[in-house]
Amino acid sequence: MTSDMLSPEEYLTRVLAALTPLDPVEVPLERAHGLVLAEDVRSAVPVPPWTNSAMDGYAVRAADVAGAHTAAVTLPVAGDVPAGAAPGPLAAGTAQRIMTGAMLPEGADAVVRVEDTDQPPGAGPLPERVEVRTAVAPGTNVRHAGEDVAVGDLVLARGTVLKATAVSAAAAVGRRAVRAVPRPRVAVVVTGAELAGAGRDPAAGTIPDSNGPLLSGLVAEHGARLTSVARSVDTPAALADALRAAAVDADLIITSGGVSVGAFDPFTALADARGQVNGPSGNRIELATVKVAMQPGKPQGYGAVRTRDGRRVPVIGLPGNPVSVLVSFTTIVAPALARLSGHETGAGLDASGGIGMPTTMARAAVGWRGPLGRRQHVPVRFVAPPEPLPAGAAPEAVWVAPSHRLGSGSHLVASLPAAQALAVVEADVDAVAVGDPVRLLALSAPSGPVQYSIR
Ligand SMILES: Nc1nc2c(c(=O)[nH]1)N[C@H]1C(S)=C(S)[C@@H](COP(=O)(O)OP(=O)(O)OC[C@H]3O[C@@H](n4cnc5c(N)ncnc54)[C@H](O)[C@@H]3O)O[C@H]1N2
Ligand code: MOO
Repeated sequence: MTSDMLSPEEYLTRVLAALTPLDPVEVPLERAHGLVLAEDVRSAVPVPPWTNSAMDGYAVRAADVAGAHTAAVTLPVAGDVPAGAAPGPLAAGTAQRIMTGAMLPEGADAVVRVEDTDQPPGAGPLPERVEVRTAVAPGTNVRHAGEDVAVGDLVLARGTVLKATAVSAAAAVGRRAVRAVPRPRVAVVVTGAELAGAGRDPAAGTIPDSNGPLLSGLVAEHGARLTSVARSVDTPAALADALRAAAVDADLIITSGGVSVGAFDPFTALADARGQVNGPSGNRIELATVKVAMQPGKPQGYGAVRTRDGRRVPVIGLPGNPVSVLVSFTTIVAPALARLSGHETGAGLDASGGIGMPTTMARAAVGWRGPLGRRQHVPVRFVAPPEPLPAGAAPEAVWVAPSHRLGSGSHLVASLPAAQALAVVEADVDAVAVGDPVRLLALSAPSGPVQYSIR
């Protein structure tokens, strides 16, 4: 690795060092999905809260129907217990019709399924009597109060990611709200004098902005809240204005483009200007550019905007090439968002390329070349095993091939949707042969829809 390049881990460490998790807030359960819990949640109530029926049928005393294993036992039906009702006690020698989840009457200790009686299943008037055709042991089809969790039990530990199951558990134990780390607010600024709005007829020299939609969607797919998307032309003053505007309602700003060594690269120019493009006092912009030993994604930028109200809003500047954006987002921005969101991110900082993420191993179904000295991330798709199978390779392995014949070319935007993962090739490997193991990084999964307008 040449000395002027940072390893991806060194760069990520630098980016993460400037970030702290956002302050926890009280969040109603309706808005808590996906957040990281900032408190232990203990059960305020037993779950289930009261003993109830696991089946649609008849609540009985088991002793009253003990004879049913030889001959059917007929009991008078003294009442109906639909879900939501609080039943009266069950008199000895009687049954009450009961529905799944409804409260077991005091005195009852078992439920006979409707299928095990003479009554037809489904809707119908309350019968006067029921013929029980199967004996039941005490406790049959009964769910006891507190058998899931008891009052005071730890249900969710601080640091838990509030997936659907966790929010559901919080609701079940009596919570309306939880303390959680809020969703980071993210502003996107794309730079480039060549960028035009969407449409089929861009003027000569211009291209449709595809990083705006890419970054906006990735922000949503990583559980953050998109606050604005802005396009800036290639002057440091225009970028400075866009960054100041973006910082107003953001916890993180992500930019694309202008971080390299071109004559008109605004991020680089703003970094080099070192404060010479200060806005009104107290609104400083501090940026730096670095080279990172990865391909794509070598030129990178980072820094911060100081807002007038004294907040320090971090900036992560990605290179403009669209594949570089996807790779840099996956390996650098995703862990940054994870840190802001309160996820544990320390442990994932290894040399695998799986920065803060689980990785899986696959085998290369075709060979390709890598750039020696930079960790390569190749968009790949899952394919059938090659024929013939390379010696020693198990056919049940996961096999991948680059999703485009030009491999990790950083400009291959329109073929990116074919990628199902990123294959990681370490910096000291200059060629991947058929059958070689490669590490896979997962791409984010779709989440709720994202909508925005350009400002
Ligand atoms: N002399 C050198 N030139 C370059 C080097 C180098 O080391 N020396 N590095 C190359 C690498 S690697 C990359 S990556 C790019 C990164 O450059 P920038 O971050 O300054 O990006 P731009 O020049 O602004 O754009 C690069 C490319 O991406 C297209 N682009 C930019 N924004 C968008 C957008 N919003 N939507 C769609 N496409 C976008 C832009 O048109 C360019 O084609 O520098 C290399 N050069
Ligand atoms: O490193 Mo650049 O990101 O290849 O295109």
